Amino acid sequence: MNAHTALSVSHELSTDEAASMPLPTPLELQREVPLSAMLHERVEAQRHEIRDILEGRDDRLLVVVGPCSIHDPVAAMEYAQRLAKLADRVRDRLLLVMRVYVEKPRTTVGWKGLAYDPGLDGQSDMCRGLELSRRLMRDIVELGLPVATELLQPMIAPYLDDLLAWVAIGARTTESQLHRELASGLKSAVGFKNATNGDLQVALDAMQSAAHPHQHFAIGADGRPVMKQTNGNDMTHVVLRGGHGGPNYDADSIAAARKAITAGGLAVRLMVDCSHANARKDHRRQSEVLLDVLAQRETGDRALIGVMLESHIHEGKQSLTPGKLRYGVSVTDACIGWETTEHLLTLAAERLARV
Ligand SMILES: O=C[C@H](O)[C@H](O)COP(=O)(O)O
Ligand SMILES: C=C(OP(=O)(O)O)C(=O)O
Repeated sequence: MNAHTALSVSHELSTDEAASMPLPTPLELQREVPLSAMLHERVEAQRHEIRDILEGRDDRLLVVVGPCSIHDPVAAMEYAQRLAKLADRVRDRLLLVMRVYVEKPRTTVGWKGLAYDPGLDGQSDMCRGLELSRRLMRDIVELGLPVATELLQPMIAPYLDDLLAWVAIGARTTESQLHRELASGLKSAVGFKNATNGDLQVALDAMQSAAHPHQHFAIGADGRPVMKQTNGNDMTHVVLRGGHGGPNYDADSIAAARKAITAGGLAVRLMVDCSHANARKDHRRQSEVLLDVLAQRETGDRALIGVMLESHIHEGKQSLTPGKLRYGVSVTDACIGWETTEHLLTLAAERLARV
């Protein structure tokens, strides 16, 4: 891409500079991987659909589903093609949004995602990582699927945010002021996860903070640092992902969450992450969690606006051994496979059709 060319323009790195590499600006990347006016409108329409669910005008279940992380854009596109077909079949009862997670927060250290290290080899070709990430998201929007991602490094947001219909702020960053500022300037809905220790209050505080206008330090489209003025984002909600103390998707936990959210004067809208601590880190338990949430929805609980599933073409996970990677298998958290995903979402649509 141009930025690669720009990078390769002879640039005598001094010893001090040797540890850094210039990257394209957001505008340069957008020019390289443009979003047509038609696709821009499509993203707007996808955001509207999600808003309608959050605000109760649409009673479909929002389903954020897809791989834990993207490491192979080819497999991700195959997954997206399957998901797009399924989305059409279940569209009366479910709105499917694909997880296209190109950044991964790590408990300690580990591979940080496609945007950081697309070669999976520690070379950290971020220039290529950004391009692949944007291209993949654009291609998925072109297929007709809404795109969801976790925004982790605030600097990455302006490279991708025009493509996003839904954004997660993860369990490790919900308490961060930087991420709350970022969320307050996004046009997409934002789900704040409860903390890894299970604390829900940080997510409620995050919703309150993100609803406010902020002025914050940011990178402008042309790459210059800017003071960014945000409008505040009222399209936020909690994502219950369980914590160190155990799951938080059961009816008692949902009732406790509802009480806390109401006490905070916030709109009660809850998404349950069927994976992570809710599945006690066993991907096979995601079905159990989903079935429990469906049963709660069947009692008429409309505050449960959505679910999240970690799913890939093939079940499980694999270690990152270069040259030995199995196609369509997660390299981060274990995922359910495609057959299970299709079965669960078809079942969910059938059950919700009867509510
Ligand atoms: O969703 C993925 C992981 O749970 C999260 O990124 C932490 O991963 P780690 O504990 O393997 O570092
Ligand atoms: C990292 C993730 O989740 P959490 O922030 O809940 O750990 C994720 O959904 O990929």
